[in-house]
Amino acid sequence: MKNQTNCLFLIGMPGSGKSTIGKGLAKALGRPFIDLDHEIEARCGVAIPVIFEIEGEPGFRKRESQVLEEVAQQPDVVIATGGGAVLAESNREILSQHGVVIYLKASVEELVRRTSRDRNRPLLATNDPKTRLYELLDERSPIYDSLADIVVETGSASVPSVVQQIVTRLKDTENT
Ligand SMILES: Nc1ncnc2c1ncn2[C@@H]1O[C@H](COP(=O)(O)OP(=O)(O)OP(=O)(O)O)[C@@H](O)[C@H]1O
Ligand SMILES: O=C(O)C1=C[C@@H](O)[C@@H](O)[C@H](O)C1
Ligand SMILES: [Mg+2]
Repeated sequence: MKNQTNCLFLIGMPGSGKSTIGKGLAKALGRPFIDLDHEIEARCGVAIPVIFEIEGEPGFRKRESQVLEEVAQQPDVVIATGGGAVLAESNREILSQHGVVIYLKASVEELVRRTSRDRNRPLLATNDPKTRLYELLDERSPIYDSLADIVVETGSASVPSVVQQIVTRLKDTENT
């Protein structure tokens, strides 16, 4: 059954704006906001790179799935997922069953610019983050596309304007 808990899920590549836009969207709609990455960090008491270092990516993905399953039970919440949360079939089922999925898109050039400022992304900790982002996009874009109820370009628009576009699209979806 769709919309079981009426969540809004933001999906997309690292740097596409899930955390930033998610926060703004929640504020605009007067809904609670949860950032899945922050929730995982809060529960573990360490930053994501440390989880990757100690438990590897499989350990992180396990934690990500557990936390996603739990937070998606909360009604009406806006959830910024992690960039790779869509990789597990069980996570995709949760997204599809518990609300509306919003895919935030930006060019690889823009993603490189936005992610170059901080070091909290272990998958991009390489000498050539641009090539890595192209590889991740190749693998993930069909998944993001297939899950999305709404697709929004975040490349050139400002944060408030992306938030407003999503609010409008959500209203359109409700009225159809
Ligand atoms: N529409 C936008 N225009 C300009 N800058 C933006 C926009 N959206 C996000 N940013 C900036 O890009 C950077 C990355 O955004 P953010 O952390 O929200 O991405 P994310 O999708 O949550 O990434 P991750 O998957 O790694 O958590 C931040 O510095 C943010 O301020
Ligand atoms: O793209 C990814 O796989 C990731 C993105 C981040 O949001 C974090 O969830 C983590 O760094 C993994
Ligand atoms: Mg984020």
